[in-house]
Amino acid sequence: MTRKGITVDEARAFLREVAPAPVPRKIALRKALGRVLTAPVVATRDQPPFDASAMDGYAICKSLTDPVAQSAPLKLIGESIAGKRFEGRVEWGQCVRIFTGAPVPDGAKAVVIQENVRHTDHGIFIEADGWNDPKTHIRPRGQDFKAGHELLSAGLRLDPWRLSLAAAAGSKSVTVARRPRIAILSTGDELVAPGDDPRPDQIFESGSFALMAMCRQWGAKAEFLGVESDDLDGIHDAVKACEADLIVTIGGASVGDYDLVKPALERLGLTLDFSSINIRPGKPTWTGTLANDQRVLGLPGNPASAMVCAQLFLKPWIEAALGQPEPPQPHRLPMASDISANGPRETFLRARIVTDASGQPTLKPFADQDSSLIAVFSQSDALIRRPANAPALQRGEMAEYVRLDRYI
Ligand SMILES: Nc1nc2c(c(=O)[nH]1)N[C@H]1C(S)=C(S)[C@@H](COP(=O)(O)OP(=O)(O)OC[C@H]3O[C@@H](n4cnc5c(N)ncnc54)[C@H](O)[C@@H]3O)O[C@H]1N2
Ligand code: MOO
Repeated sequence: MTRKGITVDEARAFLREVAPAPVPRKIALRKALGRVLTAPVVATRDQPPFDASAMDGYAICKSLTDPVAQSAPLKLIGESIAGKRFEGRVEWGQCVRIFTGAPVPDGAKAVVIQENVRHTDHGIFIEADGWNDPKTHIRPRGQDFKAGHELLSAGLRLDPWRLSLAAAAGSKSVTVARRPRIAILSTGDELVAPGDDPRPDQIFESGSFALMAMCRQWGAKAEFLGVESDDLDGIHDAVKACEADLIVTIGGASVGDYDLVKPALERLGLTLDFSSINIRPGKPTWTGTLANDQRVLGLPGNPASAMVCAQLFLKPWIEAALGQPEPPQPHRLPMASDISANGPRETFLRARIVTDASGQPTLKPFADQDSSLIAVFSQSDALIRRPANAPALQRGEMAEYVRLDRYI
């Protein structure tokens, strides 16, 4: 039997559970930004692979605090540069010119920086500051990481810093999850593409722009099936030939006479898992499968409802399909203003994160939480989570929130 009014947590868990298992793909590291590892990156070598100089200077073999050695100039016996080591050994009374990143020669115990050295007719003379420098300026072999260490584990998403680590470990390619394919369909007679000529009773279609971008931002491939009018045949035909792993519909989710998405998909064997969630905004959110086992997630048309529910239910599906673990929950911050007690529907309030007089970040909900408001969403940093029947909160009290993935 189709379930109605399930909880937000139940719906999130369900969407994670029904997501397809990640499919591994080997790809070039250069193309791996934003992809999720399905196999760990393991160091095949120590980094650095040798004791390396951290500075430009002179490698010497003796203790920096040896008072006898300090008086005499040192004989320069060679050079160690990054990529070409000095092959010999440094002995007492000798030094080797060395540059940052170069292997420290055998026998050397420290590098004296060149600012603390004077060239004399008798050799290299180390100034008192050089002798008194407590640092060796040597990076020991394996300081960064050691051969055999798991540097990046499966389930991690590759960002610029992780890409760099994989490269430093010598990985030319990485094994990542195939990006799940998501097809998005907008429905409604009132919708025209931005730039087209709307009739007076029409509006510009905007929901798919958020949804496509969210899918891509979260690591999926997104395809737009277009805008269909409220017409059974049109909706059926748009979805019929679609090969995506998930079909997301926007609009036509509710109970109105022209909310036709579910009736149109019944012709393709739609079986519903649940038909609504106990949430505001986004109550008519539903999911089910077609006869060919393709999953459909139906989002309500109101832009805030669609975006909140994409954040809460589509994102977990994508994360699971990519093999990412559940992100840590919840985050909490103090409220910047009072909020009243919540009703029986779990509620997500669009809010900004603002710093108070003491520099502490706080949650400031927008006064108008109507689910049609696109401008409010465009300024929001977070969704404040208000459990069903939660009591009123006063300014300064802690509230749970979901951080939105905004560019700063
Ligand atoms: N009698 C009832 N009416 C409504 C109920 C209810 O329980 N009983 N639920 C309300 C709730 S809650 C929501 S949310 C909306 C969602 O309804 P639909 O999913 O059927 O959405 P539509 O009617 O198609 O559209 C709602 C609204 O959003 C605009 N829209 C739709 N798609 C887009 C898009 N791609 N881009 C921009 N804007 C879009 C549309 O023009 C409407 O203004 O139902 C309530 N009604
Ligand atoms: O829950 Mo609807 O999503 O109120 O706007």
